[in-house]
Amino acid sequence: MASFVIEGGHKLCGEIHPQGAKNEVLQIICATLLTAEEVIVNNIPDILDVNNLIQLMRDMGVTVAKQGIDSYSFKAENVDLAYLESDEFLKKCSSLRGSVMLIGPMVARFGKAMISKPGGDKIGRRRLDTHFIGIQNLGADFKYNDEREIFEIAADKLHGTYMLLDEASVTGTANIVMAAVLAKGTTTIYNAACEPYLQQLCRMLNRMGAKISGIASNLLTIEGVDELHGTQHTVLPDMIEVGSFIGMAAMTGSEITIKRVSYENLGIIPESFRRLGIKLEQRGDDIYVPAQDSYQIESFIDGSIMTIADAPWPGLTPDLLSVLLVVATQAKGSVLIHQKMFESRLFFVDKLIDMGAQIILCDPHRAVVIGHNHGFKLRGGNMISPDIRAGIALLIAAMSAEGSSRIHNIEQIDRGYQNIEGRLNAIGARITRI
Ligand SMILES: CC(=O)N[C@H]1[C@@H](OP(=O)(O)OP(=O)(O)OC[C@H]2O[C@@H](n3ccc(=O)[nH]c3=O)[C@H](O)[C@@H]2O)O[C@H](CO)[C@@H](O)[C@@H]1O
Ligand SMILES: C=C(OP(=O)(O)O)C(=O)O
Repeated sequence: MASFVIEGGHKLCGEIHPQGAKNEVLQIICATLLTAEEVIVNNIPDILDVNNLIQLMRDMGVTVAKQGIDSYSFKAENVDLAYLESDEFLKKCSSLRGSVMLIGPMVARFGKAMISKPGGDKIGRRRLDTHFIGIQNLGADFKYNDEREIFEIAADKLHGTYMLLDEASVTGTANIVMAAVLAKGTTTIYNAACEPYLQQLCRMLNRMGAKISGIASNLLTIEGVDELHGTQHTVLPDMIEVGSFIGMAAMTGSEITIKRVSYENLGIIPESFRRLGIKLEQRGDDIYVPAQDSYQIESFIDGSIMTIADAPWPGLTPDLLSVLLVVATQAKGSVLIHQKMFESRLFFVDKLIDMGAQIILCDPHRAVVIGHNHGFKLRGGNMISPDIRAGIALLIAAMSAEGSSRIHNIEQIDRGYQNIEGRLNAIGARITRI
């Protein structure tokens, strides 16, 4: 288990470039299985989750070639269907959340798929009902194999249908869309998730010959086609990383410019930081965050205490609540952070409390933060990163703290942030990997 040692109290200064979006690229790589032709993907982040998925594709027989510093080509001409039944494949899937999105393309193109319970963050129950029911609606048969603890999915041919999802699941919608593009007839998905990750996936599929309309809305219509072709795709900047950098600048009182953020795809994210009083300016496609000694949390118009809560897109992504929470610990004023989607994502606040933050954890979903207004610095601490976003939130806390901190289990951070210490040290941070 690797760790970071962080010397707190150093300001950042300069420019930083966000990596490609983790949650988009996981969908895009799975979608390359839908054609025997070559698909070139640019702006792929060099992070653990993505590298594990690329290796899994290679193991499945997909020809993967590195084309440039962050570009890869994928050619799924000779997929080894026997390997998909091996214990090795199933074990690898179980440690990677994104692997669940192999089901849709596999069953659509090859008529079968296998999956063990996929991994990812330990942030609460993460059910897969939306995926399974959606693909079943298209005509696939799901069997649970008790002995091997895996799901076996089979279909001669998928058939389009109407479905109303019970929740707007991000990976669930992606999975169903990838299955429906090769189904016979028309599929309509209502209450579809519509994050930029999904918009990008649908646009890429259309370039490959799919017929998807309603992109960016929660009502997708997909006319099935017989086959898809190769294409090129460029992944958007990672909006969660952009938000993490805004939070880092605010907490450390730093002036930074976040380059080429694809501002129009950030949705409500910049506004959510502004509600905490953080100043930020859109400059072309960059975000400039000025150095700020103090930032004051807004109240609602009726004078009541600000609540920041997650919601399906275009609401606020749950993946930034941990960062917003940590940033609030040094704001002026109070805020209620309400994590509606996940039930175990706020427990990391006990580490912030140890560092001197004023937080009341009301229940597993809600925490009230009473900001210090930079009048009292957090103390360096010794902590373990429980999940990817708590990990980055703890890193932000440590960077702003007095003294040195140590964060263990940084593999959780590496899942989603590329060479984070190298990039932050280049603009003034003092982080050592040991
Ligand atoms: C690899 C990937 O892309 N991971 C993202 C994806 O995970 P993932 O696709 O696994 O998450 P889902 O969108 O399926 O759901 C996440 C959680 O929110 C709950 N839920 C979801 C929709 C809804 O309308 N109401 C509701 O309560 C679900 O029950 C679940 O507990 O989306 C999550 C929600 O944005 C993000 O945190 C993850 O980073
Ligand atoms: C929860 C996340 O990732 P995953 O779905 O891969 O666990 C995340 O990116 O914040």
